[in-house]
Amino acid sequence: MRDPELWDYPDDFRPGRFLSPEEKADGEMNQNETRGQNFQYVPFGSGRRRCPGSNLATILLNTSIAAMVQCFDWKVGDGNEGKVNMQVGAGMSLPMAHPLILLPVDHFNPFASST
Ligand code: HEM
Repeated sequence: MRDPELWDYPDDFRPGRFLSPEEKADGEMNQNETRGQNFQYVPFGSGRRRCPGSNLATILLNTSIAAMVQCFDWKVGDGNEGKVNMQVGAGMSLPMAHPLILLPVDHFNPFASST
């Protein structure tokens, strides 16, 4: 996943790398291509058994994350000392070595703690 041969700036958090579905000008496949033509990134599989819910999933993910960001502030839970530890654990799916615990704080609750 973080192979510098396959990814530009592999260790940087650059969500913008997934924005454009266009092919790059030099003909290289864009890293956002999810139809299984780009073997460095196949989140929905490929071919006949490819995930039939990929379009729905993409729409739902955007909407869900937008709602979570719009409606809540997020506090990093106890045990993480207020910081997100991005250390990667063992396994193929890049699990977090220290599971992230987030506590939602409702923007609209006048009684919610502001700390
Ligand atoms: C972020 C969300 C999702 C991810 C990452 C994901 C990923 C995958 C992957 C990797 C496969 C296996 C593809 C293969 O074998 O080549 C798969 C299969 C499948 N997915 Fe998804 N999926 C997601 C959401 C959904 C949703 C929302 C639905 C339905 C509403 C769905 C329905 C299915 C079905 C029915 C299969 C089996 C297809 C088959 O075996 O022919 N998935 N998905």
